[in-house]
Amino acid sequence: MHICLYVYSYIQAFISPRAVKTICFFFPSSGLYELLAALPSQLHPHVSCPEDNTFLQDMFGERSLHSLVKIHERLQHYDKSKPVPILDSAAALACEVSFIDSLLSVHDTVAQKSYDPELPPLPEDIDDDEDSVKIIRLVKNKEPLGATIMRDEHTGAILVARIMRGGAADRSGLIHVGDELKEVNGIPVDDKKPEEIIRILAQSQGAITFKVVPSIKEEAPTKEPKMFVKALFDYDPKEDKAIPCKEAGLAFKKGSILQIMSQDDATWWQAKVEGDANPRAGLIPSKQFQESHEAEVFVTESCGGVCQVESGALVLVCKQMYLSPFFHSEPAAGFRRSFRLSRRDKKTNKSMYECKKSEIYDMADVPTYEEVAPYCRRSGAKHRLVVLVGPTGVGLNELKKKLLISDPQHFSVTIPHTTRAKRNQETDGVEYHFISKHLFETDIHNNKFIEYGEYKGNFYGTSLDSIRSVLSKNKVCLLDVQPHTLKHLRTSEFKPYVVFVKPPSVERLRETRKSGKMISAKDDKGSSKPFTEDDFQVMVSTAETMETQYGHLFEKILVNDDLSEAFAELRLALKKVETETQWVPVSWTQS
Ligand SMILES: Nc1ncnc2c1ncn2[C@@H]1O[C@H](COP(=O)(O)OP(=O)(O)OP(=O)(O)O)[C@@H](O)[C@H]1O
Repeated sequence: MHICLYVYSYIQAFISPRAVKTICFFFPSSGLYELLAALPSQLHPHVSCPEDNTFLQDMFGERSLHSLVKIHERLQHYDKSKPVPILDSAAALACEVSFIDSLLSVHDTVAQKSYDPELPPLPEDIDDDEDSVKIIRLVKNKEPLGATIMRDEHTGAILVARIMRGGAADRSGLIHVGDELKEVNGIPVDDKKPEEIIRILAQSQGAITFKVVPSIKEEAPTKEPKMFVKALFDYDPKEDKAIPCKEAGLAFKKGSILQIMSQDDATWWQAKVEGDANPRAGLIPSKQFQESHEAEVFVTESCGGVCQVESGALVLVCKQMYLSPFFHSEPAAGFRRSFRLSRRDKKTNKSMYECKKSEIYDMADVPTYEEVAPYCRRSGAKHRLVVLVGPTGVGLNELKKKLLISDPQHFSVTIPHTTRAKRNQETDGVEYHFISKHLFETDIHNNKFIEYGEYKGNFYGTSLDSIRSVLSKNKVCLLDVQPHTLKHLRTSEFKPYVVFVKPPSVERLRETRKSGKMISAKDDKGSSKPFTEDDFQVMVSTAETMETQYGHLFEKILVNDDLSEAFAELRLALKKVETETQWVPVSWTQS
């Protein structure tokens, strides 16, 4: 600005006040340059010396002068508008911007290049054979190194066995699988057990120096795999005797979404829990390993034969066989329009997918991992089928009823088929689809029913088409089935959202079900009777068995303690299913 004012006075000294006014007047216009260029010729008659003339020519033609005039004009403009300061205590801002201090100190550190670790001098006693030795120095913080070591059975060397994806060692890019560890902080490790080496590492503070002989085989840089799986079992590495390194294990719960980071090892995958900020992967059993492990457990358990008697029926409690003691069949009663195959009398109940009692362990059924992908229903697309499962009397019907009443335009149930005669007050296609026994049997043969049963010589069943019919009306179809039917409903077409309705404790059942009634299976008219202590016990133990057996298929577990709270929770969950993204089997998203 000083320069600007200085030059401006210089101009003023040379030209008349009128000419200055003219300059200022023309200043904003685009003809400024022309005007300045024309000035020397206008001044010519008043200038006698030719050097002065040349000087003026040069000066007025100078572009920087034009810019300076422009700056002056702007300054004058602000002078006229009398700017007021925004605040009169700007110094106070200094405390708010104290981070600038830190920023500047980081700047200085970078400028002075003082961030490089100080490496120790290379050992002088390295012999020629050891020319491939690598000295690595890592600064230890709270984060684990993310590498495992093992002793080579043949050579006895201590080798880096595994590098956990995203961990400190992986990010450093300095340590690789197969590298032979020679020293840690100057201590030779050849004669040490892996556990002793881990102890040395644990006790070290600050920087740790490793002397390694790099593996000959360089690992090809692998891209981060983008496979996500849903865990179908609980896993705690601390409880796992098979895991090669418990500390490197990743604990997870049934239903957790895991990102698989590496499948390089066929037995131990590396994974992290989806959304976890920690970049380091942990070890989890591979699908194949978990399946074979579970098969072994089955052999052991089935030999052990854990048996218990429940409600007069023999239940073999093990993961592979579920002899449901609660099959029963009854006609739809009261409010029920959806045919509910009940679970008390195993004589009559059938389903096209009913488990054969002789059916033992089916490998494909071992719940390990299921590949999943995010899914969000597009507006206008069919709704996901909402399936409720739970022990008899837990309140499935009550919850369905509440949903239907809350929004009859939005929620609906299937209309069952029956071979029994239509009663006077009934309308075909409203309470039931009334069909002949012959037609019913043909439909059974053609797998048209997801579940069916026979009661007092009449068939009752829920057809797949009755589900389709509700969904095609763009309504949410509410269905309750026996849990073993679930796996057959789990298709891309239905994309079922499975809610397990669970009873609260027996104490809470006693308190909350005082006026509740069980539908009697023995009574032809489906009459109801108050709950007994036995009903509560059976309800709770059945729920436990169901959860153990089918828990991996449940997307939501809803405890039906207080009815209105359970209903509100269900309503909210169903709202989210319609509007938010969920993880579903990957095959459901690839149509
Ligand atoms: N949270 C609750 N608090 C109190 N009573 C409840 C609750 N949930 C359900 N009930 C009552 O329990 C009884 C059984 O409920 P519901 O008929 O809905 O069970 P369900 O699961 O459909 O059983 P079923 O398989 O035998 O038909 C009903 O009288 C119902 O009103």
